[in-house]
Amino acid sequence: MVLYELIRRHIQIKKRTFFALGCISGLANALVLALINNVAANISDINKENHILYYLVLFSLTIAIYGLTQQRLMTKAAQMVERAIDKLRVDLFESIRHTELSTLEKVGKERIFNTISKELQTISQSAQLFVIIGQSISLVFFTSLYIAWHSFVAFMVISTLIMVGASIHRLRANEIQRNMRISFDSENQLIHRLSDLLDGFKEVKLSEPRAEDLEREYRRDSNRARRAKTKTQTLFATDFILSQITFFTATGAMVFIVPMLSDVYTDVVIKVTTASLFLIGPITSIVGGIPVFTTATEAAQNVLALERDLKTIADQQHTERLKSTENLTSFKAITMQGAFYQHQKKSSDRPFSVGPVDITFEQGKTTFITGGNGSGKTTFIRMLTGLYALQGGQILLNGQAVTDDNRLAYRSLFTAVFADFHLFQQLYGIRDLSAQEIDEWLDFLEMRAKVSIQEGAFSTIDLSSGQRKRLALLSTILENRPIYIFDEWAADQDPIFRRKFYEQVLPRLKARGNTIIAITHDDAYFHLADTHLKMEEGQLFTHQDSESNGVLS
Ligand SMILES: Nc1ncnc2c1ncn2[C@@H]1O[C@H](COP(=O)(O)OP(=O)(O)OP(=O)(O)O)[C@@H](O)[C@H]1O
Repeated sequence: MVLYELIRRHIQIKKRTFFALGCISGLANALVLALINNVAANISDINKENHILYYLVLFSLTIAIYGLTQQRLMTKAAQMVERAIDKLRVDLFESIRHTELSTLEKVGKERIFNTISKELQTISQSAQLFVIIGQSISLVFFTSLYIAWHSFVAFMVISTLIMVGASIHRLRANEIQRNMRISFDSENQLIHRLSDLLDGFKEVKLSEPRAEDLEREYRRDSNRARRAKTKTQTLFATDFILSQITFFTATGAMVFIVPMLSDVYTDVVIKVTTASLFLIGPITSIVGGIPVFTTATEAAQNVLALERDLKTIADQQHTERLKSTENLTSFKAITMQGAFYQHQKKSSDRPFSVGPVDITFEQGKTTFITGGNGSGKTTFIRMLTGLYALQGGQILLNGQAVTDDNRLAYRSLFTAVFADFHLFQQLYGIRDLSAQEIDEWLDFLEMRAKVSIQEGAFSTIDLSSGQRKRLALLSTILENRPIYIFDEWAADQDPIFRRKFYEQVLPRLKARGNTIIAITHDDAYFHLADTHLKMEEGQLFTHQDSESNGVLS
């Protein structure tokens, strides 16, 4: 059972406690039936012998035992499932944190959002239901024993009908699963379209045809999800009706068939018929619970699949993390030897590759990289910073190969403002903040009138895009790493601040001993770089060489 496995992997399930509580609760419930049947059948004798009080106390005691055990079971189940989900949620977050960028790109954000938010919630909501189903199964078991004790034939009739009902459900399980998969995929698509609408809200507002197309696609996916869900619910509803019919058939069989098959007395027929009627509650609970249970199982499968897709790399990264605790604060040179990376092929597209690249970056030098759109600059930066694991060649740090043992320390050499940067309001990971240094940099970046830093966070990030980029720059400066990566940082700055960036900010970082690698198209400032590289079709050249097409070495 996937769901059980998922919970068991994260916390220790006290099987014996659950089993014992489930049995006591089911037995107490069945005892209520036995008592009622017995008192009803012998009421005149009991009254005559003045035993009614005794039966009343027994009856109340049985109900109290049932109530207490059931309450304990439900509380325990909720605690257990919530604890497992808590662990699972944090584990998934950790796996994502340690996974490779290429894996994350492959898995897709929508699937991660959908799994962590919706699927975990589905599992959480099913906690109480597991208890009700478990308890109902136990009640069906004890009631069946009660029936068997009175009439074996009646027991056989009930068992056969229950088995027929269960088999019908089993036969349709694949179709239910297939439709659930379609609705999960459609929901991922719906999240994707909704992100398109919210992230691209301005663009959507400006273009009616775009808005219409987006809405059409959203409607189509929503429709697909609706059809798959309706189909699933219809299958469940038919199951429910079939179970009710099976149940009525079973009860009818107690009156019409059992007396024909065996030699039973009227009071036995009444008892087994009452017992059979008593089964309606638990059977309805079991059948009614199947949709939630199946949905939760499917959710557990999706969680496991996501965990599996993220895990292999995460485990590797975890070892890496344990081995590598040092935080490098300086370096002399980084050399790439035959470094090669190829993006995964999408459908019939030709896969794009960068390299082989042979180049050395020395400490304290400023390097500018230029190149056309799609020439591979960003891919190259991701290779250099260790965000993409090389598929060929190697990186040497001060002459020593970067391996799994030191990759994390190697990555900690870099700080970056990427073209698609994310500005964190909270200054995560920046521990030693000097108020004086912050104020000085805020002044220098001409942001002091707009923003301050309070309790390790920017007072606001509701700013213009150029101003947000300055705050992203400030975050990297406060991080104070040896190597600064800028991907077209100055592109959205005004000409005055753009000049300041090249003529004052970069030299100030260089004066601190920082190494700068910047992707830029600002040719007016190319002379400020120590090295000027050019990327063409995934190949890296020095600027002079690019005229004669000489590959770097
Ligand atoms: N995640 C990805 N999956 C598959 N292919 C990719 C991916 N990212 C980039 N590519 C491919 O790699 C090529 C180079 O992309 P890259 O982002 O490195 O170029 P770039 O020089 O930084 O471009 P730009 O100046 O437009 O930002 C693209 O043409 C694209 O086909």
